[in-house]
This record gives sequence, C-alpha cells and structure tokens, in this order.
Amino acid sequence: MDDVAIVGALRTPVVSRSRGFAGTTVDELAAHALAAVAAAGGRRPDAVVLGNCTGPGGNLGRIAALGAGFGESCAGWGVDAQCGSGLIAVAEATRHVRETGGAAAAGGEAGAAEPAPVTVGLIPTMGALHEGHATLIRRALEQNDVVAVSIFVNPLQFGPGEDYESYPRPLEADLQMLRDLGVDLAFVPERETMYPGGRPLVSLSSGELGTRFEGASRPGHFDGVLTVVAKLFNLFVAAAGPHRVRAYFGQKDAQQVAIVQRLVADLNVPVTIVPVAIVREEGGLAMSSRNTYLDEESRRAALVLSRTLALLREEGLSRGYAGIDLESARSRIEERDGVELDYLEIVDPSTFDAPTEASTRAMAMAAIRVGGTRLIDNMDVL
Ligand SMILES: Nc1ncnc2c1ncn2[C@@H]1O[C@H](COP(=O)(O)OP(=O)(O)OP(=O)(O)O)[C@@H](O)[C@H]1O
Ligand SMILES: CC(C)(CO)[C@@H](O)C(=O)[O-]
Ligand code: BAL
Repeated sequence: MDDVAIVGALRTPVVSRSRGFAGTTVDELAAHALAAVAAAGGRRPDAVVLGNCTGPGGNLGRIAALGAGFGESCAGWGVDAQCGSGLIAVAEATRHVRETGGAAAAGGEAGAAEPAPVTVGLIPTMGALHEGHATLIRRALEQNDVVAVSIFVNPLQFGPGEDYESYPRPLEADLQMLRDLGVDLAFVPERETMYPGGRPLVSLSSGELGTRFEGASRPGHFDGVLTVVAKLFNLFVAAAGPHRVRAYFGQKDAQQVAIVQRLVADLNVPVTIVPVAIVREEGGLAMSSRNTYLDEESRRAALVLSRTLALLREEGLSRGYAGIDLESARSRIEERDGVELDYLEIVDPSTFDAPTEASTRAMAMAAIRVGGTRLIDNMDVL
C-alpha cells in the first residue's frame, strides 16, 4: 500500500507539569488522546508508536495502547529520542501501515517535559559604564535568559564631602551601551523612587567588616551599599517570581563582594552572587568610573597601584605570601609623586583578617588617592 493518510489527530492540553496534570502519568495522558482519536475515527489501531519526549522511558506505545483499551493484540513501541521523537513516531506508524497493508496505526509523542527554568541576571551599577561593567554584563548574558542592569547613584553610600553630586551620569551613552550589548532591561530609578521621603528609617548594618579598610575611610559606606543592594534584590526577586536571580559583582570591589555575600547568607536572600575578575586597562590600571577624573599625569601616577600589587603577586607566588615585604611596597607607593597611600594590606578574602595556615587564598588590597580621586585595587598573592 502506497497511500497512507492521517485520518485523525488529537492532543491533550499543554499545562505546567507541576500544576494541572500533577497526578497524571504520561501514558495515562497518551491513552486518553489515543482512545479519543480511535473513537472519532471509528477504528482501533493495530499498532501504537509513541515518541518519548523526556517521559518516564519504557515502552510508552504499548502501555498507552493497553490503557486506551486497544487490547493485547495491539502492538506498541516507543521512540526514545526526546525532541523530534513525535515526528519519527509518525513516520514509523506510516511505515508500519505501508508494510502491513492497510492496518491502522497511531503515532505521536508523549512527554512530561518542562523547559529549563528561566534565570534572571542582575548587574547593579552606578552608571558611567565601561568595559568592566560590560564584562559583568556579558557574563550575565552567557549565563541567564533575561539580563537586567540597574543604574542608580546611591546617595546612602557616599559620605559628606565625597563625590555624590559630581559622580558622572552619562545616561544616554550608558543606555546605548546596554542596547548594544543586548541587555533586556535597564532599571534607572529616581532617588525618590528608591527613597521616598528621604533616608529610610530602617536600613542594614554591614557590621564590623563594614568598618575596616574601605569602611574605615568611608564610614557608613557599606551600610549604604547593603541597603540599596537589599532593595534591588527584593525588587528583582519579586519581579522574577519563581525564577532564580543571579547578581554579578566585580572583584575590584572585593570587600563589597564579601559583604554582599554575607547579606545573602545571613539574611537568607534567594539570590546567587557571581563574582567577576577585575578588568584592567592596557597599562594595568583597574577600570573604574572614577578613572574619568584622572588627568594624564594622575593616570600615569596611578599606575603605581597595580604595578606594586603585581610585584607583590610575583613575590607571593614565587616565595610565599608570608615573605612579602609590605613595608617596602607601601614606601614604593608613598614615594610616587602625587600619590597618597590610604592602606595596603594582605588578607584572607573570605574573612578580611590576616591569612592563616588554613587560608586557601591571600589577597593584597590597597587604596590610594591621586589628586582628588580615590582608587582601589587588589590581587591574589597566594
Ligand atoms: N574594572 C572592573 N572589573 C570588574 N568589575 C568592575 C570593574 N569596575 C567596576 N566593576 C564592578 O561593576 C559594578 C558596578 O560598579 P560601579 O558602577 O561602582 O563602577 P566602578 O567603576 O566601580 O565605579 P567607581 O569608580 O565608583 O568605583 C561593581 O560590582 C563593580 O565591582
Ligand atoms: C553595588 C552598587 C551598585 C550599589 O550602589 C555600587 O556599590 C557599585 O556600583 O559597586
Ligand atoms: N564601586 C563602589 C561604589 C562606590 O565607590 O561608591
């Protein structure tokens, strides 16, 4: 027989596996459709071929045929090829009809598959975007289905006399960069949206860790960071519904990464933190929005920061971090014209205490002031 025709086609509704048909098995669903299509056509098939799209495996065709009441004489088999198995099953059924000369066969696909869960990537920024931000964004685009970038210069994390007012805000250029990168959503709230009525009454404390290093020079800075980050996390977790949220932070702000990781752990925030390595300019200077404040001379002077850290890294990797001469490194920075050293220390980045025998990482971290600009940087020395 050459001419084989499809005389009936039915399918069950498509629903979320965990919802509508939660108590129904795949072969029961298939049996239901098979019985209905046979009743409509007025004829029982003598064979059932079912493609298995991540169903339970086994011989779905045979089980469903029995479930549909086609009796033991109805043959049944399956095609276990996930996507596309339905088409192969129909082709198989056609072949069966052709070869057996006139008997009816049913082919189709059954499965209980749910698409991989959608994930949301969030990159909190203060804008004035550069290649460092772009790297975080690209990482998020690789790892998530939906990517959102927030741009908000958060007044709570700036101390008196810091650069809150003068912080660069090139919004149009930032938005163009986000469009070019293929970001799905830019969240650019007004100050009043984030803090209606001014400073919030309730805010977060970054604890003792928030008072050291960056926190010692910028009192209250990390409390402000945590408060805005917690607000952003709450907004995005709520908007993402059942979907997982990952948030991307740059290792340039290593202490910030550690404190945000503690926020998530200590307050059970359902967000996964993804740290991203530091992106540097060709000469080694860590990229930063505040680099735009530097004139040519300051930019040259600022190189002492990354170069000193790179020397410490070499020393640490070749002789062990315990042998590093921090005092000479500090002098090297202080002796550079136009540069003021705030701190240079070696810490275990999981605690920000001095590394111990048990430490698996040791990190040299430093902050300097060049002209009026404060810059930070760090490198692993173990
Ligand atoms: N060079 C960089 N490499 C990796 N991540 C970076 C780099 N610069 C910024 N980031 C990360 O981008 C995120 C947003 O940072 P932010 O908008 O404050 O930019 P910034 O360049 O750090 O600005 P600032 O000059 O204010 O420190 C932070 O998680 C930060 O660590
Ligand atoms: C995380 C952050 C966006 C919070 O304002 C800021 O501290 C930053 O840009 O690193
Ligand atoms: N990148 C850290 C934000 C700040 O310096 O305020």
